[in-house]
Amino acid sequence: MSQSSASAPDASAQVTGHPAAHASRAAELASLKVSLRGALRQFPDFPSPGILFEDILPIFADPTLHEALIRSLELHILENAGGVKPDVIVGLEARGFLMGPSLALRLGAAFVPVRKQGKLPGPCETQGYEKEYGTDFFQMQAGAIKPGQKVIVVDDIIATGGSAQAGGELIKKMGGELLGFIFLLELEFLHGRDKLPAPVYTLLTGQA
Ligand SMILES: O=P(O)(O)OC[C@H]1O[C@H](OP(=O)(O)OP(=O)(O)O)[C@H](O)[C@@H]1O
Ligand SMILES: Nc1ncnc2[nH]cnc12
Repeated sequence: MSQSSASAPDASAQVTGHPAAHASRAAELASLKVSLRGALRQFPDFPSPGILFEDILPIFADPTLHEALIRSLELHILENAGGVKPDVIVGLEARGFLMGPSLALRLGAAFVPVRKQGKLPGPCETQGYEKEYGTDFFQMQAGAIKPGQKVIVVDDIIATGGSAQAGGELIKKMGGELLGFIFLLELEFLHGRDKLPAPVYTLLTGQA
């Protein structure tokens, strides 16, 4: 196999974490983040007074940005997993469903949804939580995660961290091993990551 270069790392370099591949992926990721940042829209006082709502939907209206988002999440996992591949990507309803299935396919992992209470058939585990603008209950179907499976949770935004914390609790109840949490956007001033029991990665940070 040929030597890799910074501009075009070969497949073995991607797997082994060759320094040239690392530099190439870091440069690619930095450029993708700039495009994604420019696509976000803000709506004051939605869904309630005092909340500055970060709208991610323009990303999905543009195939180039959509690809940039999924590729950015994949790059982060390739770069930071240390050779450990997730068995399962868990997405949180609803906006985690926009990203989770595509990411799972890229990684050759299963996708499992966490849904709001009352949406899933059959026996479920349930966890209550508080988020930036309300309270809710999350559910996951019993047996959706097998004991010992390695899991990454994905969602669009971490605000107070209540939603992601509840998703993590459901995974722990089923005996899954939480590798980490990954988000498009973090509202840092709410310190949500402090609630989470595994490494947290966010592509972008917001000042809302
Ligand atoms: O960190 P937190 O304070 O918990 O807030 C973050 C959560 O809030 C939003 O979901 P929301 O419950 O509004 O549901 P939606 O995706 O169905 O719109 C967002 O998609 C996250 O899941
Ligand atoms: N400010 C915000 N914008 C969009 N989604 C959110 N979820 C929780 N807080 C949010």
